[in-house]
Amino acid sequence: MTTIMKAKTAIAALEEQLQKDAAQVKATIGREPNLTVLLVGDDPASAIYVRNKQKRAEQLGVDSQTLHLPADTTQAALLAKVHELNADDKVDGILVQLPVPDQIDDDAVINAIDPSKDVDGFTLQTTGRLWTVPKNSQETVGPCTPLGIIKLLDFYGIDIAGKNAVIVGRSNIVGKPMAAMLLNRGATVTIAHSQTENLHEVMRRADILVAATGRRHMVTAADVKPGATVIDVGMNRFIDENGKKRLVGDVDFDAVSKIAGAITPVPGGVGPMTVNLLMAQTIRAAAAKISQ
Ligand SMILES: Nc1nc(=O)c2c([nH]1)NC[C@@H]1CN(c3ccc(C(=O)N[C@@H](CCC(=O)O)C(=O)O)cc3)C=[N+]21
Repeated sequence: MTTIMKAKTAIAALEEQLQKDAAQVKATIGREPNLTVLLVGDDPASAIYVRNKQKRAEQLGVDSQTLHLPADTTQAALLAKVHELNADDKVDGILVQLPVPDQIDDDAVINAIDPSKDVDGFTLQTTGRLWTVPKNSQETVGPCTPLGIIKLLDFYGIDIAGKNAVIVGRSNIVGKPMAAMLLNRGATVTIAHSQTENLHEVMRRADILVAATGRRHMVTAADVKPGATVIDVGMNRFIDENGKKRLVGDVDFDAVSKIAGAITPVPGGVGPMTVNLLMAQTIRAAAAKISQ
């Protein structure tokens, strides 16, 4: 039997603790943990993410604000906004929604975020910490998507130590931090990508296969070792032959789910975990203020 690794089940198990932690913050500092999102321009895919974040925040008792700035916002104006939020004691977490319009240097803006408010896990400080944990210990901070994947693996009892993990995709927000987190837990990690020779063969060696390429049907049944765990990070939207809007991942789910030992669905797998981890890191950033 193949395990379908649903976010809903894992999130339900984590929910009570997060609500408790959020309530504890509120009881102590008199306000809910606050996440402030800077959204520049109108990317339709971003709108869905913003909506999901909002919903989740309400369920957990997190105050989530979205500051929507016009598409022609300058780099200087956005940096000024980040600095303002850094200085605002009522803001616990700051997220600059990506992508930002072309006139803005995303790297400069992300790294302007105070590392203690970097709940998205994208700053150089967070990245450095992720890669420099002491031997045999685990990171405490990081980008929300790979952190969410680790939570899913843990919840569904998937062993990581000693396993062959293959990640397809080398982005700074998924592929590379995913590699660090799996390595921190004792996996033997391969980061494959569009230039990898014999990619199909490399994927077939995986006990844990993470697909993060943004290419529909990138992973098919022939790419998967029987019994392997398959994590699908892809989110590809398209209109099917009946004119219906569809969302699918990078994995051919119907075929691969017959072979895999465990597999994440899209939607309902990695995406909601990302949102949940964003809330968890926001609550933690707020809670850190109490203990000081
Ligand atoms: N600074 C920044 N950090 C991000 O983490 C970030 C970002 N910018 N920009 C956009 C992408 C995209 N992203 C999603 C996360 C979850 C879902 C999600 O919850 N998806 C659901 C529902 C999808 C649907 O119904 O359309 C699912 O997969 O089941 C979607 C998209 C985070 N991103």
